Amino acid sequence: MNEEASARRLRVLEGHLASTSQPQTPISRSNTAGGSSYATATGQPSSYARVHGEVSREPAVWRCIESVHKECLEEVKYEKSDEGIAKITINRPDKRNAFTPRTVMEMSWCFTDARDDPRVGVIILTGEGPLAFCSGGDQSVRGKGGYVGEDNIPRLNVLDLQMQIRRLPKPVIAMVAGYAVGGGHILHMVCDLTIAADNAVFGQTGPKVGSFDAGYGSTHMARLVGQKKAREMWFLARLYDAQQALDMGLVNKVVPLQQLEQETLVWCREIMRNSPTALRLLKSALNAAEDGQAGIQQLGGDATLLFYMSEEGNEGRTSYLEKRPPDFSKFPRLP
Ligand SMILES: CC(C)(COP(=O)(O)OP(=O)(O)OC[C@H]1O[C@@H](n2cnc3c(N)ncnc32)[C@H](O)[C@@H]1OP(=O)(O)O)[C@@H](O)C(=O)NCCC(=O)NCCSC(=O)CCC(=O)c1ccccc1C(=O)O
Repeated sequence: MNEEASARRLRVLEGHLASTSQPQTPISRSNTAGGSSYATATGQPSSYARVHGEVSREPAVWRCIESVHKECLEEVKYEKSDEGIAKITINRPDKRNAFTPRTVMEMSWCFTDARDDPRVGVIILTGEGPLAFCSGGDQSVRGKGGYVGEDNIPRLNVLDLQMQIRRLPKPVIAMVAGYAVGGGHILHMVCDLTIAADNAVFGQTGPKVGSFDAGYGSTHMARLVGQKKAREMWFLARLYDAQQALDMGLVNKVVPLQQLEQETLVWCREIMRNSPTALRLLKSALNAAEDGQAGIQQLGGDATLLFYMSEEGNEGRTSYLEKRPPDFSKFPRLP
């Protein structure tokens, strides 16, 4: 899309925001931009801030990865920075980044790569351009039993992607400019955090186009915004601006569009300073509280991982391989 057309679309989007906005409180400074993450009661830098300083607000140096798992990326852009940040961008701006089965597959390959790469600590999911994060399933390839790709198999494979993001043991941040609607809205909800531009528009459109998500799309939403609001969002299928989304607890922060990536990078860099194992266990625990037995399985897997890394765990394996009884007596039975 050329620049003039893009600017025209942005104006339309602004018009849309003006017409859909309910009365709203102004966005407070602390919610929009800047602000030290290390503020203290005295207003002085904390001891943590004195040791570590603020994280950089410089742009990331992105390295583009053209193919993953020997497959060329056609509908998704995948980038990594040497700081340990991966960025996955849905790259169908002319379709408002609607996803096809292929888009979903490509995202899944990238998420798998980012999960497996020990240098990656945090992943950004976003959409190309300022007009849309993602407008959901591409209705032009929707067949009778799902979305149909080149193999002619109808799929709802975005549900697998939602699970993959949920299960991924590293934080995933949705970076949202423009529309996050339909299945695109659900994708941002299953991310761990959402940073929104002030032009972002959120909502479910499913009931208008004969679709719904009775999984995370509705039940996790209710956990985020409450039962009444979730029913409103689904039953009326209205759109909400960024400030409304912030007020509802749908997003973590709203910033001017021009600062969206900078702010998201600051969040990523703060995360990158923290203990990866602590983050992993926290994500598992927060999931487990919602995900029943499947959540316990994830948390349980993390407990096993830690145990395998311990001397006590190793003693069990080594004694088996050495064909001797294990000596667990040296390990304390802590209260
Ligand atoms: C997003 C809009 C509000 C943007 O409006 P605007 O800026 O005016 O742009 P348009 O001119 O409308 O769009 C430009 C261009 O893009 C095409 N397009 C946009 N969105 C889609 C789409 N989702 N599918 C196909 N094509 C799309 C549009 O047709 C234009 O093309 P032209 O050739 O230029 O005409 C607005 O575009 C809009 O409302 N879009 C539709 C939003 C929508 O209803 N999405 C589908 C919701 S249902 C869904 O996502 C299901 C997903 C799923 O797979 C699923 C399955 C099972 C369980 C759960 C899920 C789940 O939801 O995850």
